Amino acid sequence: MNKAVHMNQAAGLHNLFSAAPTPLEEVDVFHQAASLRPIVPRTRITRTIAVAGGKGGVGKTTVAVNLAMAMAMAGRDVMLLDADMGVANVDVQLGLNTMRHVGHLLEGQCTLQDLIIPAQHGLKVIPGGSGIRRLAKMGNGEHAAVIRAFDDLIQPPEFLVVDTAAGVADNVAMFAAASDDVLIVVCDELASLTDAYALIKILAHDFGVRRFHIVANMVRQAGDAKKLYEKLARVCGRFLDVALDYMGMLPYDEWLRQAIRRQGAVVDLWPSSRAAMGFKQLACAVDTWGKPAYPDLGRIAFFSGQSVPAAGW
Ligand SMILES: Nc1ncnc2c1ncn2[C@@H]1O[C@H](COP(=O)(O)OP(=O)(O)OP(=O)(O)O)[C@@H](O)[C@H]1O
Repeated sequence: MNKAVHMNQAAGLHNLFSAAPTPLEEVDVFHQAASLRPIVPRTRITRTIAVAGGKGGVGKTTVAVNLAMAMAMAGRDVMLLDADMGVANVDVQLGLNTMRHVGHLLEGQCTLQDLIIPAQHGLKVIPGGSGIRRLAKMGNGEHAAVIRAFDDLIQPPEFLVVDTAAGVADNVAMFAAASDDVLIVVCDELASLTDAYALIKILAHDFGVRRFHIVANMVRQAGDAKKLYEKLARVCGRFLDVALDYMGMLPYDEWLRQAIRRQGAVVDLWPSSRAAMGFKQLACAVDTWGKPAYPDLGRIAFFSGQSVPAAGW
């Protein structure tokens, strides 16, 4: 899809977060216009929140699951899409039985509606499928087809939370760019910051995303979270034209690991735990995000020209 060459790869990125960052030489050769398509058409009320982070293991799935569940517990109509296709684990984290996955959707064997699994507190889950090689190898056309399938939902939810894959591959960018809000999860590791920066840069330069919500996960001391955010904000402020919105921290909490072992969300199983309180605060904060950054969005052009894959993809 995009042929950009990103300077912010590999070792160069690490310098950005060291004491004396060197200016980036911008060598992007393909600057894609911000003509993106929302996952759910603007005429409907759904607000889409992509949970991303760049680096694997920072807690994207954990945040997506617990944020979605906390919102559902607060009475909101929420759907959770596991977009980490092929290695998806939202269904495992929530102990759900999945018979079908997006592969069946792409093969025309079912509709998106048929994939919806009811979870606790009215949360609806669309599983991404796991251990299926061809799902992990889905191309842009297939990802676009999944996004397009949301057009046909009989009853679009109030909120759609999207758990994206790790890395900065096109599929992550597509789901994030097609969302109203992007929530970036970081943790106290250099690679987490560099990968988050790389993802923000790609989304800003190539897809025109300008606003990012940042949450620090697995924080052991309260002050660490703000420092983490400030490091990221400093580098972004220096090199990118983006607005970062600090959402606070989610503590490292053994109850959360215990909840995953019990195949449940910590907000549901141990609602008074520190982690659960953090997720509930985050869920409340969503209401303060204001209007989507692109309220009059007509981003249809983004996926045009990409054929919807037929059976046998
Ligand atoms: N706040 C937390 N406290 C304690 N453990 C946590 C916390 N957040 C996440 N974890 C643990 O970290 C591990 C990785 O979390 P998770 O699978 O959500 O990360 P991810 O970013 O989605 O990873 P991947 O990209 O590989 O799918 C899990 O074992 C999870 O239980």
